[in-house]
Amino acid sequence: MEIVTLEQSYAKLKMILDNPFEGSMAIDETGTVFFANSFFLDILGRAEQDVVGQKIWDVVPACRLFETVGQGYSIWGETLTINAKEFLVARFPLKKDGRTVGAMVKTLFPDQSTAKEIMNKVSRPGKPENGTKNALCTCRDIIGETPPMLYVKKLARRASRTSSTLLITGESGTGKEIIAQAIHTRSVRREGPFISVNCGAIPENLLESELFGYVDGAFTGAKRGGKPGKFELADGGTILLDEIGDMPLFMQVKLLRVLQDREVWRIGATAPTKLDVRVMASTHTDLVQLVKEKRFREDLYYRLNVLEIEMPALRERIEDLPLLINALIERINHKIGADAVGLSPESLDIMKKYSWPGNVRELENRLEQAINWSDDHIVDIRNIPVRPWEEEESSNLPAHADMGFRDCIQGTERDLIASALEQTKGNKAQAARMLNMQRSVLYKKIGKLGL
Ligand SMILES: Nc1ncnc2c1ncn2[C@@H]1O[C@H](COP(=O)(O)OP(=O)(O)OP(=O)(O)O)[C@@H](O)[C@H]1O
Repeated sequence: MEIVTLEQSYAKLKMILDNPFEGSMAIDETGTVFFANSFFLDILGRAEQDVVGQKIWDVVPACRLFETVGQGYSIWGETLTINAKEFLVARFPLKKDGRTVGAMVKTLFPDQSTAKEIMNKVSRPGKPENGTKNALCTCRDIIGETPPMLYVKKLARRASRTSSTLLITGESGTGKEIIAQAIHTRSVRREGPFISVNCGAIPENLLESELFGYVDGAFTGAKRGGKPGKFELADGGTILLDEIGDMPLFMQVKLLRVLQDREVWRIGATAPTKLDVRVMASTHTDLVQLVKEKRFREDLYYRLNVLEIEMPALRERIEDLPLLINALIERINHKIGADAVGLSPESLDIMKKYSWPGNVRELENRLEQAINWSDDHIVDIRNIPVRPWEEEESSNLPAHADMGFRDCIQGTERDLIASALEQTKGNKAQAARMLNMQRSVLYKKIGKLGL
């Protein structure tokens, strides 16, 4: 075995402490500096013999290191200014046999710009460099073990093996976006970007430039040098066109062309840009109905619907509720710093009977409210101020309790027809189509029910 002398060990230690990337300085219990490395000596512009042996308040008046000797605990992230240079530092006690015998100050970053850069990265965990929003969901984040969800997961695994265009349908809040992310992160495109665009949220006049971008000088107010659209940003990855049913007809034609030719034309461009993008689209509206109403192009519908995944509503997989609740409580605890551990049995009973029109998103919101309103670690959903299940229960009651069979049927008919008329703004032809009923029958029923 090689024998290491005391001098050799000292030389190695000095090499580590004297590195040019971090400053360190130590004092004894009287405040006398007994060590200052070359980083600090350089910043101070003084020689070692002018610093070591001096009192810390004489060497660096701004440094509160002597306080640490008295306090006996560490302070992290304090700013220390030496010769007009700012550093983020930590100061901590040096202990021997449990007694504070000195203190040490260390820089945490070589300079403030490195500090800012690193802190930015830390405060945006998971934000990839390629412009996507957040850490993307994987299949493990999709909670559900009931047959409808197992089927969805099976389809998702299949869809991740190809780059075919995919249409994801389902009510709002059923997880259309997260399934799209999970398919992307499982596919060969996982290293590429995942760009999600809410087609319903972008004003019509901006949609084209948002999706396809523009060239320099394309229109007044255009950014110098032009701007790439979302399709270009998704090159090599996946684009999700959310709320595709809200896309105006003039854009549907342009989108169809992109899907056929696999290239985009920036506004004002004289040549197209070739792209390698997987297109996914999602919608909570019935596209077949929109096609019938000529509000959605049939050819585009078929282009998008190469593969289709239909997300089940929460009420169709209510047995997943306990699993979802546990996972969501954990997620919410993490998000808001709570420590809820479970749900009261009465809450679960109530939640199983409710229809969850807003699906998992609504479940997540109601749970977060309940966690905020509960004094206990066991969450009680009855604590929240607005309880939609109570309204639902009372509106269900008369139909079953007080009415006869015929009245009950008539009541349901009246509700359905009134709702169709409301949705179509009184257009009876459209309402009849929506109800899948002959127009003449609808007219008779409207008269009979006095609507
Ligand atoms: N199966 C699931 N497991 C875990 N979380 C889920 C599941 N489904 C949905 N969520 C959560 O519910 C919320 C809504 O999901 P998402 O945005 O994917 O729904 P969506 O169907 O795209 O809704 P919208 O149509 O309104 O855009 C998200 O916070 C998501 O994480």
